[in-house]
Amino acid sequence: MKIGVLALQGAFREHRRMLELCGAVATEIRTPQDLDAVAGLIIPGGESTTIGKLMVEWGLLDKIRLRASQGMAIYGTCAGMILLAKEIIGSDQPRLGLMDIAVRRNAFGRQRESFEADLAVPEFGEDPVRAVFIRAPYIEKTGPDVQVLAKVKDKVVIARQGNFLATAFHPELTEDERIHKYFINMMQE
Ligand SMILES: NC(=O)CC[C@H](N)C(=O)O
Repeated sequence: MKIGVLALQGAFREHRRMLELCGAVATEIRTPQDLDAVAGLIIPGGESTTIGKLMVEWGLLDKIRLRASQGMAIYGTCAGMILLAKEIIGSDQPRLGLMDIAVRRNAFGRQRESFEADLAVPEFGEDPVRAVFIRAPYIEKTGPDVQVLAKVKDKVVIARQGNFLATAFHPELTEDERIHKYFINMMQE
């Protein structure tokens, strides 16, 4: 199974490495045609405004929406979570608008407020998930079809809606493969 990593800006190399450690075939996505060969797509962390603008310029926004409507699974981390949201609080920046969530950017603070936390995520097993938050957003509102998988300080930081998965933090910056494996399993469901 081939999984794409959107490679316009941000931490896409780290996601490629994690997918390969999980035994998946990872490929960098830069054009709409690149999307034809993949069963899933990871949208990495970075700057959501930059990634969104490049997605529009490169014709990727509409193609990703089309492939999502055909069943392609998508996982967004941090900026990727922001781009998946229907609502980005206080912003009209470009987005995919595929998940019924309202996201607040930089909600936990700026770079100097970046932090790590051990999350209890029953979906991923007994051991806590070491979550790395960098200028992180959080999910302020979720629609009825959205499953909340974990919270930090009572704010939603992992959510799933059908084929879409979003985390406010960066598992690709740790050695913990569970979330990437969970995403790979989503494609096999
Ligand atoms: N680590 C990240 O992806 C940061 C996201 C960035 N603060 C944004 O709002 O787009």
